[in-house]
Amino acid sequence: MKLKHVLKNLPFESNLPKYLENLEIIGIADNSMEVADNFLFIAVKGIHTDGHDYIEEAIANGAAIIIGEKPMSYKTSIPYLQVDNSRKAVGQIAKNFYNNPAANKTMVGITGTNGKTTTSYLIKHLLENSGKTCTLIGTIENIINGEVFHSYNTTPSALVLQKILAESKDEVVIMEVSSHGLSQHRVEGIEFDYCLFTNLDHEHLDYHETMDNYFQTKLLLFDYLKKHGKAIVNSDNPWGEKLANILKMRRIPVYSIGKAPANQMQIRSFNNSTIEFSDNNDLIQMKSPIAGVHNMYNILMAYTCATLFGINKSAIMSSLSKFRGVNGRFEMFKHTNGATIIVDYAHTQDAVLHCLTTAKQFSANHITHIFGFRGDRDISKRKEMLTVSSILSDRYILTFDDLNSMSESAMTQQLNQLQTNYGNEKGRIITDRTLAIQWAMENSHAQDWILITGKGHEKYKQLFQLPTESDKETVLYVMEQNYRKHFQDDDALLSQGTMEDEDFEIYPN
Ligand SMILES: CC(=O)N[C@H]1[C@@H](OP(=O)(O)OP(=O)(O)OC[C@H]2O[C@@H](n3ccc(=O)[nH]c3=O)[C@H](O)[C@@H]2O)O[C@H](CO)[C@@H](O)[C@@H]1O[C@H](C)C(=O)N[C@@H](C)C(=O)N[C@H](CCC(=O)O)C(=O)O
Ligand SMILES: Nc1ncnc2c1ncn2[C@@H]1O[C@H](COP(=O)(O)OP(=O)(O)OP(=O)(O)O)[C@@H](O)[C@H]1O
Repeated sequence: MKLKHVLKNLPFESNLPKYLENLEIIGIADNSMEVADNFLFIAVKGIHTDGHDYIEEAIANGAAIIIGEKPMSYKTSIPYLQVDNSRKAVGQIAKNFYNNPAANKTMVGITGTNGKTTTSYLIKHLLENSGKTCTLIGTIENIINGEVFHSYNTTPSALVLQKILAESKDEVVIMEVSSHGLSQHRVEGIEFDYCLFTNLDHEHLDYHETMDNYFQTKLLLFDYLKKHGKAIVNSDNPWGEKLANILKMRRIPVYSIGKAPANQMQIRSFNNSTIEFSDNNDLIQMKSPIAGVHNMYNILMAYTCATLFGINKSAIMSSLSKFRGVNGRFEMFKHTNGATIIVDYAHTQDAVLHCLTTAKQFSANHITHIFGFRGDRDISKRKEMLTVSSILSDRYILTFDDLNSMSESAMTQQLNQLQTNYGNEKGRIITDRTLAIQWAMENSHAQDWILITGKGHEKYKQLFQLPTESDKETVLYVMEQNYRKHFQDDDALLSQGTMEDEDFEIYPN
C-alpha cells in the first residue's frame, strides 16, 4: 500500500513530500522485532520501555519510514515523521492499512469492571441464534470466523485489533473494551454501533489512581459511538447512573436498565435465578439460565442489546433458556457428598459480594470462601474484599492467587497482615491453593457451599502440590480421589460381603 494511503487522515497527510507519497509499505509494526523490509515502524512510549529507543533496530530490520511522538535528537537514515500521540497514530495507521475493516460490521463494545465477558457471550449467543455470525474479542479467548484463538489482552493492541477485524468475515463484532485499552487508545479508529456499560467497582487503581479517573477512562468508550450509535447502561450502579446522565446531556440515545421506573428495562424483582422486568408495556418473567444475582444484570444488558438488533422478544427468551454459561464464571459442581462448589472469576469487592449473596439466597447451610490476591496488582482493594468475605462467609481461606513478581514469603506476610488487620476468627491461611480447595472439600457436608474465586477459567501460574492446573481441575481431581477412596473402601467391604450395590453413588452422575 502506498504511504499516502497508510497515512490518510493523519495531520501530515497533505504535506508529505512527493517522493514519500508513493513509497510502498508492505507491513506495519509497533515492535522493532517485528519489522521487516519496507515496513512502517511506529515508536510508542510504553509503560516499561520506550519504542523510540528501538528506532535503530527497526531501521536495521528494514523499516522504510518511522513515525514517533518525540523530536528526533539525531538524523535517521530514513524519514522520521512526528505525531502528537503515537498510540493514537497506531490505531489510525492500522485502520488505513487494513482498509477500515470495522466499517462493514456492526460493532458492539462492552466496558465496565465486571460482567463484560459474561455479557459478551450472552450477546453472541442471542445474535447467533437469530442467524448472525459473530466475532468475539475478550479476556478468555478470541473467536473469529468460528475459530478460537488465544487472547493475550482483553482488548488487543490497536494493531492486532485491526488485523483481527480484517480477518473476520463475521457480520457482528462483540468486544470487551478494558480501561487499559481505552487509556492506551487501542480502539482508536473504530466506531461502535452499540456501547455497553456494565458497572464500575474498585479495581485497577494501581493504574488509574482514583475512581474518578477510572470512570473518566471508561467514559472514553462513548466517544467512539457512531453518530446514531446507542448506549446501554446499568443505572443501578451509581457510576452507571452518572454515565447515563452525562450521555443524555450529550444527546446520545441511552437505554438504561435498573430498578427505578425511569429505566427502559425496569427490573421489578429478581433473585438468584429468576427475574421479572418490564420492557416498555410488557411484563416479562424469566427463569435465568445462569445463577447469580449479578448475572440478572448481564442477562438484561444482553437482552436489551438483542432487542436493539431487532430480534423479537420471544426469540430472545427462547435462546436465553438454552444458554449454557461461561467458562470459570459461577461454574457449579456438585460434590459427591452433596456440597455445592462454585468456581468464579470474582476479583473485586462487588463481585465477591454478589457471589456470596447468591450462595446465601440458595440457602447454603455453611459457606466457605477460598480466595487470594494477585501480586503486582491493585493492593488497595484487598482489605475491602476480605471485609466482605469475613462478613458474608461462615469460613474463609486466604490462599495464593498469581504471585507475578512477588515472592511467596512476601505474599504470605501480606496475607498474615490482612488477616490480622481486617480478618476475623472465621479465617485461616492455606497458601497452597490446591490444598486449600482439598481441605475445604474434605471438610464439607451436604447443603454446604464452597466458593473458589479469583482465577475462574485461568490456569495456575504457581506450582502447587496437587497435579492440577486450574481450580476446576483441582475440584474434579479431589472429587475423583474422594470417589476412588470411597470405591476402594467399598471394594473392601464388598469382598467382605457387607456392601449392597445400591449403596454406591456413581460419579460423575
Ligand atoms: C501495562 C500495559 O498495559 N502494557 C500494555 C502496553 O505495553 P507497554 O506500554 O508496557 O509496552 P512496553 O513494553 O513499555 O514497550 C513500549 C513499546 O516499545 C516497543 N518495543 C519494545 C521492545 C523492543 O525490543 N522493541 C520495541 O519496539 C513495544 O512494542 C512497544 O510498542 O501496550 C501493549 C500494546 O497495546 C499491551 O499489549 C500491553 O499490555 C500488557 C501485555 C498487559 O499485560 N496489560 C494489562 C495490564 C492489560 O492491558 N490488561 C487489560 C485488562 C485489564 C482487566 O480488566 O483485567 C487488557 O485489556 O488486557
Ligand atoms: N454484572 C455484574 N456485577 C457484579 N459482578 C459481576 C457481574 N458480572 C460478573 N460479575 C463478577 O465478576 C466476575 C468476572 O465476570 P466477567 O468475566 O463477566 O467480567 P469482566 O468484566 O469480563 O471481568 P475482567 O475484566 O476481569 O475479565 C464474575 O466471575 C463474577 O464474580
